[in-house]
Amino acid sequence: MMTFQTLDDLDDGQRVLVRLDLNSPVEDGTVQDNRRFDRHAETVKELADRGFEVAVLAHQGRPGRDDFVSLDQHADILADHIDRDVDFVDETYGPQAIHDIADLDSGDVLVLENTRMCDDELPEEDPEVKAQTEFVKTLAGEFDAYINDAYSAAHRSHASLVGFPLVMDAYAGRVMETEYEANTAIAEKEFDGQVTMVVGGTKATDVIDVMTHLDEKVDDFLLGGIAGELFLRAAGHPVGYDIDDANLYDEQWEANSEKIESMLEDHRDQITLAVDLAYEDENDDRAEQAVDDIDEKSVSYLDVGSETLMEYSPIIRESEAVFVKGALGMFEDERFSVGTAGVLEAIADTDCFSVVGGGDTSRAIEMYGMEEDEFGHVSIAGGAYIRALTGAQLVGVEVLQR
Ligand SMILES: Nc1ncnc2c1ncn2[C@@H]1O[C@H](COP(=O)(O)OP(=O)(O)OP(=O)(O)O)[C@@H](O)[C@H]1O
Ligand SMILES: O=C(O)[C@H](O)COP(=O)(O)O
Repeated sequence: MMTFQTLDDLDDGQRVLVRLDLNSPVEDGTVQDNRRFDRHAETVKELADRGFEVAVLAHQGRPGRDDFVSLDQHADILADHIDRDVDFVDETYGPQAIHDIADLDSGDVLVLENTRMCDDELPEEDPEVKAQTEFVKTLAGEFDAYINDAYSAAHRSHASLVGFPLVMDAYAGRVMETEYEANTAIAEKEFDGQVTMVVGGTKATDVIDVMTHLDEKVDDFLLGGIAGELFLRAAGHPVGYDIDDANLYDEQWEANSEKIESMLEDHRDQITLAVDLAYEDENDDRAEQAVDDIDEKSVSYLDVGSETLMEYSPIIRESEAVFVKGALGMFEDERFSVGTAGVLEAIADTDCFSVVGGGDTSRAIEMYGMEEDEFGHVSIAGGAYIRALTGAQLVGVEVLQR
């Protein structure tokens, strides 16, 4: 049930601050176009066409990771999607940003710098605290209304997501509306048959947390990606730690090892782990190694192996519902797409109810020649969508509903 105000409730021609989720994969410093731009373009285009003066807030990556970059490229990609010029300012709420906001005319679109470059944005604090930050107070004074379209980030209690609705008129954008409706409906759905969840990606902390809440709803968890390797580590294999400076494993192991160990202890029969892993050999080719043959981790594992896919595919074919959160490997490189593309193809070939979530993961659909309509719902949300499946309220939605 929709309980927030939408763009239908907003009078045309005002100056609005719009929070999008343009968080995207970044390869060698280059931001990759993806479904998030396409979906958010609908909201931005509608606002520009209706004569609003539009400033965009968004984040990219996490401090300390390679994907933590400026939003200048995002502005150009957004411009292509909405067929209009989009300006960019390399400040979020500094004097230059305020100057450029004041200069906006009807139909103009301005992207402000990565919100996570501001101290006030992170870490997670109560909305009431975020509402009192300099970031929120400064920008709130410049706009007539705030629009949150970033459903996929609505599980984060960050200033740009939860602060503004407490101090100004707030509305849901078109993506917020549609994702909220679809994901709430899925959370309320009952299934008679087997429910399977494919769990991978790089955000192990998010997915492990949600697995512990879904253990009654999901019959089989098929593991890959970083979470999969951490589970293998907990099962006694010498993998699941960092061997380079990418910082994907050790921190997340620290934060989750107890949860993983108790998941394995209490729900071993619901969890299927990879039996082989793939890596790049000295000739830059894909090579595979049985998990039981690994004595020491000396390479980065970038995909599950073909034997693993052969174990996962029949489980998917027998399922009544399959949920995907996170890729089983670094599918952006075709050599390491076997697990992710294979699992998605198995889902597309089966007439089960399916949801593919994750801003990065859903990109694999078109990259490997599948169509969106072969799946029940393709969500651009990752963490927010799996939390919604547990029936949890999303703080960013909750403040819009207040
Ligand atoms: N073994 C691996 N090593 C490195 N990267 C991996 C590995 N397995 C999966 N990935 C990466 O995981 C990413 C997808 O998962 P991630 O957790 O980042 O996001 P998501 O679930 O798609 O979405 P969201 O960011 O919306 O939560 C892909 O870009 C893929 O390259
Ligand atoms: O990609 C996402 O899921 C959202 O943009 C949130 O990003 P985060 O997991 O880095 O907070």
